[in-house]
Amino acid sequence: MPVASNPLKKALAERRLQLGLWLGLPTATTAELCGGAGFDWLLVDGEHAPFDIPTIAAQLRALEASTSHAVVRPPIGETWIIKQLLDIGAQSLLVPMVESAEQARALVSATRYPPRGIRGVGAALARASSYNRVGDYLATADNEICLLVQVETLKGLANIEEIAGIEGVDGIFIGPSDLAADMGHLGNPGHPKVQEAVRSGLERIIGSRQAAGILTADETLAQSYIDLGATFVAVGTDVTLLSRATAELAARFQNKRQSSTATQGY
Ligand SMILES: O=C(O)C(=O)C[C@H](O)[C@@H](O)CO
Repeated sequence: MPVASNPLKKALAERRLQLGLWLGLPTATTAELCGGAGFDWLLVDGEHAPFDIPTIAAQLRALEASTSHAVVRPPIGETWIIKQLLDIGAQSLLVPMVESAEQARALVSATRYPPRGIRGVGAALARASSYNRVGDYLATADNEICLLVQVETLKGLANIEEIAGIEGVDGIFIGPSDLAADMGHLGNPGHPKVQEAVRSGLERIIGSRQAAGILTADETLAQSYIDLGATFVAVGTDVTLLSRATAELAARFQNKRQSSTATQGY
């Protein structure tokens, strides 16, 4: 039996728009809940949210029955953690801070078994092979890995065409917040110069025949990136949605309380 096919990899190769949501809340319940919302992909953020290997595995289990495909972001693009993430069953990875073709090539190698790469062989013990019940796992796993790399520095931007040319890279994601920081505009990804760099980065990715991706919670901006041709676009985060919705609800009732207190003459 071959490993399960990867719908995100296929959709990106066919340049079909994939809408995503970022998961920063490290609970399987919220992942399961968001998994029913209708997004094409959900990003489990192991870079900035408090996840470890067991909690990422719990997110993958929670999303197993979902039509939203799980993408995992490791804190750093190193072989040891990539091996652990693949063995717990992540098929799609978004690797932060990729700045060169050499780095992209090393990441491809970390995700593939020999002779194509250097992934360690131990999936017989692991969730990825359904604990060795997927008989053809070793022969079929490589073909279903989706490797997305994140370009988020000026150095990375300068090397987009070289990174895009590495076989085994399935898409390039621009990180607006880190790019803004690298450009001297920490905390201001909306700065016109950063936006100019983001848009030109997306255009160059698309021009290099790669799928381009990005995250923004600004709906107008998200639509403009989609109109530009971005293929995988995350349009919000669970943390922001919950934080905003709870604050707005509380504020509405605080306002009502103030007006009813006034009419009750307290
Ligand atoms: O640089 C960026 O932008 C990203 O990498 C995404 C962020 O980490 C962030 O917006 C997650 O909330």
